[in-house]
Amino acid sequence: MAVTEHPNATPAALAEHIANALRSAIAARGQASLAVSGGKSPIPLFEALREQDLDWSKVSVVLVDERVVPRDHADSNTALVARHLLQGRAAAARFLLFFRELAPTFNAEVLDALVRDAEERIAILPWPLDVVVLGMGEDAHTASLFPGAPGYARAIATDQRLAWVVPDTAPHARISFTLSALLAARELVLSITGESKLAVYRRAAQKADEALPISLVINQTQTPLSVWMN
Ligand SMILES: O=C(O)[C@H](O)[C@@H](O)[C@H](O)[C@H](O)COP(=O)(O)O
Repeated sequence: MAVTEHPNATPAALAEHIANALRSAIAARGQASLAVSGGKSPIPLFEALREQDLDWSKVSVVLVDERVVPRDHADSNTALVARHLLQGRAAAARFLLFFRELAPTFNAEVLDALVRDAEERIAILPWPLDVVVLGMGEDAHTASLFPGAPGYARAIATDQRLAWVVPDTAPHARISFTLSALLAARELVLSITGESKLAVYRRAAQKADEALPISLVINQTQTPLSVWMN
């Protein structure tokens, strides 16, 4: 599958691209599903996307991955999306959460149960996802697919939709869409900001390498990927 690159891309240009994909999905199937990543970079995109003129009441929004923290925690992606994306016109969208209440401590069994519960919560999502918006870390992680982390090997091998990963290079255990769920999407969008991430992307684009998770999303023939660089 060819990768389409958009250099010098503005958040507004990417927002228009995503909105067009959502409009097409609604026109074709009466509904649309959008998965978005958290972190810091997507905020300008969220603020551009939320004002796009489309029938947001027919859009289901879900996170690509979520840190296992309460919603009022500073690192909650759920709170980030609620605050920056689901405002204005986009406030009419349906936001499907992976979890609400959390156990005070985590071990593999608790995380397994959290994943099972999250799978049930998102079972009503229009599937496959119409648009998945990915970011990337300097270590080439994407979603919460952190190379070498506990849970990572399973998350890139399973055909389940969600998995847990406990990165040792970033805070919090995470619930994440798996590689197979990401590659099942109708369209993948990767947004990259800055020269250092661009260099990581260029290296990852050379070949699939489990040590560089984003390379598994780039070097594949299953779903179209567009890369928006700014
Ligand atoms: O929960 C998360 O952190 C994201 O889903 C993660 O995959 C993010 O896209 C990258 O870490 C880049 O994050 P920044 O945009 O903050 O650099």
